Amino acid sequence: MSIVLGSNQYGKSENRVFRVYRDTARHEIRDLNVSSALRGRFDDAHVTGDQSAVLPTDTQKNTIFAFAKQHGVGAIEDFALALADHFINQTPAAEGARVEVEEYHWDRIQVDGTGHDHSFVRGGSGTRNTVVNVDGSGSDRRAHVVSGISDLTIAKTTGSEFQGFLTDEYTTLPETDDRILATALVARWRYDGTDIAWDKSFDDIKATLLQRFAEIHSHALQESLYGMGATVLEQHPEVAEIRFSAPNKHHFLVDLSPFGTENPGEVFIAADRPYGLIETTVTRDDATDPGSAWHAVPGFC
Ligand SMILES: O=c1[nH]c(=O)c2[nH]c(=O)[nH]c2[nH]1
Repeated sequence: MSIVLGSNQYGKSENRVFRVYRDTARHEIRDLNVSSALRGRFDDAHVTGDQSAVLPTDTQKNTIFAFAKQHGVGAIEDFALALADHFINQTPAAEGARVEVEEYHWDRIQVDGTGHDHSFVRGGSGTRNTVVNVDGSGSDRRAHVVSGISDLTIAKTTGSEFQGFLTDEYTTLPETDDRILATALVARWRYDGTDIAWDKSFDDIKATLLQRFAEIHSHALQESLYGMGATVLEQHPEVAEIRFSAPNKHHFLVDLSPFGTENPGEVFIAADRPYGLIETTVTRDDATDPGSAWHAVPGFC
């Protein structure tokens, strides 16, 4: 028997970068959570203890904060790609780099109907994110971008049914032609290429997901997700595939009959667990090879 080192990567996780643009009295802010990881020929760091090939995670952290000033923070995808390329170029042993960015959304505080110059309230629905994987450099460079949104909490109060399902001796669930459908959606989509108007693409895809969730008369969360994903792929040639992870946030009708009160679909108990977890991929039949695109993407390994 011999013991060998398996796959490994290392980096600095969850660097909380708060970038203020204060060129005028009307400040702008960007609030990010950035994680880096390098992979490659780092065997000695583990096996012999020789750290000469290792760019310390502390340096990775410093670089992330320095880039926020020196390069600025545009679309999170561009920020992540710049960091990944830098780490690979800086570290001869690195064969690949992964940079994940989450962006927290802030709105201006409204004062007398006007957005304040330098006061903000955390808001927005869902957290935008990206996971960039770059392999190699120069003419061998291959970059993969998976972007998405998490915690997009959505509900519809009708237009959802669940019936005709398989039954056995353990089945108790009644069939229903009218129920609440709710989820905290995680959607991640893989881009074909990197020459993309990231912000516009994100805004349009998010709008499409919400619109289709509302419009689709759902026979199951599975059908809603497939329909939402199919529309994204139809409308966005820059997207090769989209993956969903959707907890079915069950809302159970409360029995008010002991109190002599009818409850025709008006009062529900919003259960937090257990929950059905529906995970779905929608892809093109001619989609490009994903390469390392899904490497260490949370929830989608
Ligand atoms: O949309 C649903 N999909 C299921 O697979 C399922 N299973 C279940 O009990 N309720 C639901 N709802």
